Amino acid sequence: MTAVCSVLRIKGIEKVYSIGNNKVFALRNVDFELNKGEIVVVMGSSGSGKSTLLNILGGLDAPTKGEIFIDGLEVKDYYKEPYATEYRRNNIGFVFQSYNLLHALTVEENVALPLILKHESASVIKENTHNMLKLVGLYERRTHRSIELSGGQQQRVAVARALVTSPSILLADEPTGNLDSQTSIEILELLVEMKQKLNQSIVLVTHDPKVAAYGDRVFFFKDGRIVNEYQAEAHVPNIERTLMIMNNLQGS
Ligand SMILES: Nc1ncnc2c1ncn2[C@@H]1O[C@H](COP(=O)(O)OP(=O)(O)OP(=O)(O)O)[C@@H](O)[C@H]1O
Repeated sequence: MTAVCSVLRIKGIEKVYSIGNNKVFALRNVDFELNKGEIVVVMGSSGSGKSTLLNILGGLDAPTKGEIFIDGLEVKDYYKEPYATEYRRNNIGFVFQSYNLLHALTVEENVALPLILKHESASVIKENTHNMLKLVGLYERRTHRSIELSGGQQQRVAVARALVTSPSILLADEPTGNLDSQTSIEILELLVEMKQKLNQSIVLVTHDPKVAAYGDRVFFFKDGRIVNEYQAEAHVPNIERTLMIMNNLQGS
């Protein structure tokens, strides 16, 4: 049996935005753990706190309260510069709905960028970039400009770029939001392949129950809190389960 190993643990995370005299509680006392080689899906209606959570995990925003542990060690002040850039470079890969590639660059240059920013040697940059491009099936297209690729191929490049530095955590914000259903399945299958081949830990935010079906665990947010969660079981169809919980939450 493989031991369950925690990559990320967050404890009592709170985020309050103050607008004049009003306070918006975007996250309230959120606790969860992400294990090595696990896909955790975060679901919830608009305004429930999903993006706030992802921004805090990614070091793009500061929590008002709470603790974050990466690989068992607390990261304090990780969201403040100069630590934030270091924290992101060493621990986090991002994939967004809109791919966010640099179209002036080739596929290979886009993927190599995080390694260049980490000042890796030319040989490490070339080897890691080529390995990732092979893994996502785009090695043959490496000299093309990213604009010449389809949406699904661009998202593959974005996944390769996010993982080329071997981050502890991949944060994916609606990664299939701009894709048709067949291409969405291909990207979700790619994420599962990265989980299996690289033992990659992934936090995936989505509105879509079909996407949530790819999670090992699914958390449901409402008004900044986790209000429901389940663990995937081979014999229970995730889509039906997710839809049932979503319907119950809408009624509550
Ligand atoms: N910069 C900000 N200033 C003030 N309030 C904010 C800010 N960012 C988010 N909020 C508020 O925090 C709450 C959670 O927002 P968040 O964007 O995390 O929700 P979400 O679940 O990601 O929504 P969506 O699915 O629409 O992206 C909302 O009430 C939102 O209005």
